[in-house]
Amino acid sequence: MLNIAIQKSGRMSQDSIDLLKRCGLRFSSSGRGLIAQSSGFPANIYYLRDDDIPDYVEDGIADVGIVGLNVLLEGQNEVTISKKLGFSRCRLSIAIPREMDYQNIQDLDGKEIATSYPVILKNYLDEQNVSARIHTISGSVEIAPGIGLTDGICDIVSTGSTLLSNGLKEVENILNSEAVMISHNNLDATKQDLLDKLIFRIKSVQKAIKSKYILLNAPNDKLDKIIDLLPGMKSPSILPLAEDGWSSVHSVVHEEDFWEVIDQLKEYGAESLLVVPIEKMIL
Ligand SMILES: Nc1ncnc2c1ncn2[C@@H]1O[C@H](COP(=O)(O)OP(=O)(O)OP(=O)(O)O)[C@@H](O)[C@H]1O
Ligand SMILES: O=P(O)(O)OC[C@H]1O[C@H](OP(=O)(O)OP(=O)(O)O)[C@H](O)[C@@H]1O
Ligand SMILES: [Mg+2]
Repeated sequence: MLNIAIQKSGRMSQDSIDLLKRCGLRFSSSGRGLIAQSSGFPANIYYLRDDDIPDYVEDGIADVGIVGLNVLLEGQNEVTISKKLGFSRCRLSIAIPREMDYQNIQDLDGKEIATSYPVILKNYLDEQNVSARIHTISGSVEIAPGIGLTDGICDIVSTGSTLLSNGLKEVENILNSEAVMISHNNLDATKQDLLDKLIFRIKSVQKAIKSKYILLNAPNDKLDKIIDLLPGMKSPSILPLAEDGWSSVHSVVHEEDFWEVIDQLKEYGAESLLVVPIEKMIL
């Protein structure tokens, strides 16, 4: 059994559950249970506060956990980052009141900064040779300057709307964070094997999310150009249509190139394009 710790409720909770379910784990994700047994993959799911997850994984109580890189680095736990997961993307930034002048980080010298990330902030300030006082608070950090507690803050930013509504501006981005899968440093061979299988499944799911299956009809005299445009996993499948001079082309395109490819295909006379999501990709 692989014991997997995920956030019980909060920003990472649903994406963690969705990822594991797409990897074929079937388990209860509703109700008040703090442990769920999975079928479809030999695992137990532990629902925990996110800050506790690195400790559980370091101690080996959980073998694997899903946590924000920000939480992991703040806790300084000795665990292995097994896989970046690409969700819960955010940044840890220093922000100050909008009206405060700011040229560079030296302007923070002698100032006071509120944060829930004192370890990461201190390392950053030390690296930059800045001596600021760190005031550790556990939440609602953005109100600290407005109520006269500190000069600035260091907290998670995503859309920036919390900063905006508290009259703050972002001046230093000190960490880019995303959800990561962490694992215990000394897993036994059986657990390591299970973790390798799980990571293989995660990679297949991630590739599939980034790709689309595309089907289209193309005039035969444009097939060469279309094949160049749609390399697919190996090469596209080409099937003759009943109508003379036409073929059906099936391939895979990457999400990032998607619209550019579609525009080109239309220029080459492609018709009846169908684009279908891919459930899994095993390469
Ligand atoms: N606005 C945001 N956008 C994207 N990701 C975010 C945002 N805020 C936080 N995160 C990421 O999600 C993680 C969990 O955030 P959340 O606010 O749910 O934590 P929490 O309140 O500490 O939860 P818990 O109750 O488990 O301790 C953060 O550590 C961070 O990695
Ligand atoms: O840039 P934004 O999109 O506004 O997001 C940033 C906010 O999101 C997080 O708080 P959250 O909303 O999770 O509330 P919390 O303070 O209860 O963790 C974080 O602590 C910031 O306050
Ligand atoms: Mg927390």
